[in-house]
Amino acid sequence: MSPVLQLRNLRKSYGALKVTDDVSLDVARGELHAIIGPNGAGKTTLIHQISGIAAADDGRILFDGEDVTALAMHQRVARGLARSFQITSILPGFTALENVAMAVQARTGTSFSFFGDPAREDPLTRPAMEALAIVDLTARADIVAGELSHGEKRQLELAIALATQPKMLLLDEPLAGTGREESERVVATLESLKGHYTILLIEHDMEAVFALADRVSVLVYGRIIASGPPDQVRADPEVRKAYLGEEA
Ligand SMILES: Nc1ncnc2c1ncn2[C@@H]1O[C@H](COP(=O)(O)OP(=O)(O)OP(=O)(O)O)[C@@H](O)[C@H]1O
Repeated sequence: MSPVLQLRNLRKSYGALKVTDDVSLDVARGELHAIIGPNGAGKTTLIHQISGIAAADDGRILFDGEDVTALAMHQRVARGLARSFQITSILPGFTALENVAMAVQARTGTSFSFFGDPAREDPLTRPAMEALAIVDLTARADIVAGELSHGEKRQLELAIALATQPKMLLLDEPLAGTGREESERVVATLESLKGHYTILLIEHDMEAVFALADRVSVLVYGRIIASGPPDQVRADPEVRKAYLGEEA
């Protein structure tokens, strides 16, 4: 089976700084692939290039067999490439359900009135409730998003991404800023998504990464220095030296 995502020789520089430097990577269908690396290694920039926020200087991005390198972000989302943002993108004045329903609306083009007949809005609210159920937020559907805890907001961002019915999820530090209990909840949600979705995960929480990932790639100064199953990557002498701060 062909990989869902294929990166070929991606490069991006800001002035003299090479932020992604000849990055090539395949993400298999159904795989949870984590990218780790020290601060400033280029992980977020790589996600920006894949999602279409930042143009690559060179190289190609193939998604589901199609070259999407020249496509805008919304065109990539329409093809099933969803991302959740490191900086929260939810609308705090709307309820959790409304936030997700708007994502469903964006996908389906269905009209949506917050004051309309609820029965008429079933095409929006039903899939939105399903997405909220996946992230364990059913009981919080009617809470205004601004009043959710930080961890619940991260869960809601996931639900918004799921509502676009993605073929692949790009997750940029979903555990950032969460407390221990909240992070356990997000990890449990990611665990439940595993196998159902192809996921590219950037995460600093090594315990979570090594518990969740099918494969891990290590980015250092914009280059992938190792890629493979968690145990293999953890034991790699170059990774230990360059990233985990140990002598080989
Ligand atoms: N728009 C930009 N203009 C100039 N330099 C940038 C820009 N975006 C990122 N950089 C630089 O590129 C490098 C990589 O940044 P990036 O945010 O991709 O790293 P990261 O691995 O995601 O880091 P972190 O783990 O801290 O989030 C950093 O040195 C950063 O300062």
